[in-house]
Amino acid sequence: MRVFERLKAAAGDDWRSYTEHRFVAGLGDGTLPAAAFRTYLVQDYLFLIQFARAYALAVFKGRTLADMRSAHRGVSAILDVEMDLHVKLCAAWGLSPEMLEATPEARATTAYTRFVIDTGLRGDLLDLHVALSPCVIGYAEIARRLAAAPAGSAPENPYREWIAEYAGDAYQDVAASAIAKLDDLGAYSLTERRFEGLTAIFAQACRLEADFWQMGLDESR
Ligand SMILES: Cc1ncc(CN)c(N)n1
Repeated sequence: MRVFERLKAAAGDDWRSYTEHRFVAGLGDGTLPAAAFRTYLVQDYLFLIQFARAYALAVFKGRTLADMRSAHRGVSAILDVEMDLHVKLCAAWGLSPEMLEATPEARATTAYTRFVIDTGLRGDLLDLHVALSPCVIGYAEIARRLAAAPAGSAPENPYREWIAEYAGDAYQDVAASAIAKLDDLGAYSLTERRFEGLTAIFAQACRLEADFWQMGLDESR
C-alpha cells in the first residue's frame, strides 16, 4: 500500500473529520455562509505565506539534489500558482491584498503552520513531508469529490471556482507529486517502528486542518 494510504487508514477518524467537515459540505452544496468563506479566504492567504516557509524547509532538509528540486517546485507551486489564484479569488469576493495583509493571524492559522514548521525543524525530511501532506493532498481529494457531484459545479454554487481550482489538473499534479514523494522517502527511511510516530504527526495535522475549517465558521459569527 502507498505510504499516504497507510497514513490515511491509520489516522481514520481524524482524516474523516477533516475531509468531511461541515465547512466542506457547505462548499459542496453551496450552503456555506458567505461570511464564513470570506473569513476562511483571508486566513488562508496568511496560512499560505507560512506554509511556503514550511515547504522551503524541505529544500534545506533535502538529502539529494532531486529532493531539493522537488521541494523547490512545491514552494513555487504555493508562491507562484496557488497564491496568485487565491488573490484573484479574494478579489472576486471583495478582499484586497492590502486588507489580507493587514489582518492578524487567527489562532488556528498560527497553531497549524507553526506545528508544521516545528515538525520540520525537529525531524527529518520524511517527518516534514508527512506534516505537509494532509494540506497538499487533502485538498486535492476533497475537491475531486466535490467536483464529481452535480452541486459542486452548478452555476448557482458560489464556491464552484474554489472547487474547480483544487480539482483542476495543476493542483491535482502537485498532490500526485506529494504522494510519490512520500513513497520515495518511505522506501529509504520508513521502518515499522517509525510508522507510529509518523501517524501521530499526520493525525495532528488533520486535526489542525479541521480546526482551520471550524475557525472559518466560528470567527464569522
Ligand atoms: C488550510 C489549508 N490547507 C490546505 C490548503 C491547500 N494547499 C490550503 N490552501 N489551506
